[in-house]
Amino acid sequence: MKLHTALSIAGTDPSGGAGIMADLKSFQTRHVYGMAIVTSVVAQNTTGVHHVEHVSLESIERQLSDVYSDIEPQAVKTGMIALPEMMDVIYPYLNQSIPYVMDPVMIATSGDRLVSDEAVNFLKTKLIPLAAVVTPNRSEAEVLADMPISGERDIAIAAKRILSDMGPQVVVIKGGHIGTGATDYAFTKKGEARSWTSPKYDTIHTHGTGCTFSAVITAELAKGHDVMDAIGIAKEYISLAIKHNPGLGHGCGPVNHMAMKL
Ligand SMILES: Nc1ncnc2c1ncn2[C@@H]1O[C@H](COP(=O)(O)OP(=O)(O)O)[C@@H](O)[C@H]1O
Ligand SMILES: Cc1ncc(COP(=O)(O)O)c(N)n1
Repeated sequence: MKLHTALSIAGTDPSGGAGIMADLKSFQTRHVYGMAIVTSVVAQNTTGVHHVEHVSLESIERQLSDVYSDIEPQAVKTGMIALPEMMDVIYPYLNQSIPYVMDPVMIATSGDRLVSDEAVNFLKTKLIPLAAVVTPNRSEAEVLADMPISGERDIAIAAKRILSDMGPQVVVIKGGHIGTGATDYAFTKKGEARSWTSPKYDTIHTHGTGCTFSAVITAELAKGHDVMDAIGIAKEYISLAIKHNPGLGHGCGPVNHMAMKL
C-alpha cells in the first residue's frame, strides 16, 4: 500500500499537544506517513514552557540528510526554529518543488517566547519567501507586517504586506485570537481572498491548535490537494479537535486529533 509522506521540522512537546508530537498525530490521522526532525527539546506541558535545550546544528544537519537521502517528503512544514543558525542549516533542504508550509512559531499559547529576534528576521527574509503557505496567528502577523491588527480591514492590509514584502504563495491569518468568531483568512499572491468560519468554542483547551492546523494543511498538500482545499480541511479538523478536546492536564489542554473522520 502506497502512502503519501510529510515531514515536520520543529520542537518537541513531551505532553503531546503541540510541536512535533501534534504534527505527527495530525499526519497520521490524515493517513499520511509522518517524519520528523527535532530542532529543540522543550520541557513543556499544558501549564507552560519550563525548559528548552537546542539540538546541535550537526545533529539537525544529520537528521535532514538521513531523511532526504532516503524518503523524500511530498510536503514539509516547519514550526519552532529557535535560532538563525538552525535556519541556515534547514534552508538548503527547502526547495520549491516540494510544498512547504511555514508556521511562524514565535510565542506559545501560554505566552512563552519560543524563538529569538534574529530568528524572526531570518524567517522573514529567507524562509517565508520559499513557502507555499505561511500561517501566522494574530500576534505573529502583527510582527511580520509590523502593524497592529484589530479587525478584518487590518487583516487584509497585513496579509498584503506579508505577500508583497516576503513573497509566499499564500498567507493564512488565523483568527483564533481575533473577534468573537473563529474565522481564518487566506490571501494569495494572485489576488484571491477566502475565509472560513467555525463556531468559537468557549474553552481554554487550545494548546497546539496552530501546530495542528498547519500540519493538516501539510498532510493534504502531500496528497496533492489544492491549497484552498487543504486549508478548508484543516479548518474543519481543528474545529472538531477543539470541540471534542479531551480536557487533559492542569492548564490549557490539548485538542483531540482523532475527532475528525478521514
Ligand atoms: N476557541 C476556538 N474555537 C474554534 N476555533 C478556534 C479557537 N481558537 C482557535 N481556533 C482555530 O484554531 C486554529 C489556530 O488558530 P490560533 O489559535 O489563532 O493559532 P495559534 O495556535 O498559532 O495561536 C485556527 O483555525 C483558529 O480559527
Ligand atoms: C515546540 C512547540 N512548537 C510550537 C508551539 C506553539 O503551539 P500552538 O500551536 O499552541 O501555538 C509549542 N507550544 N511548542
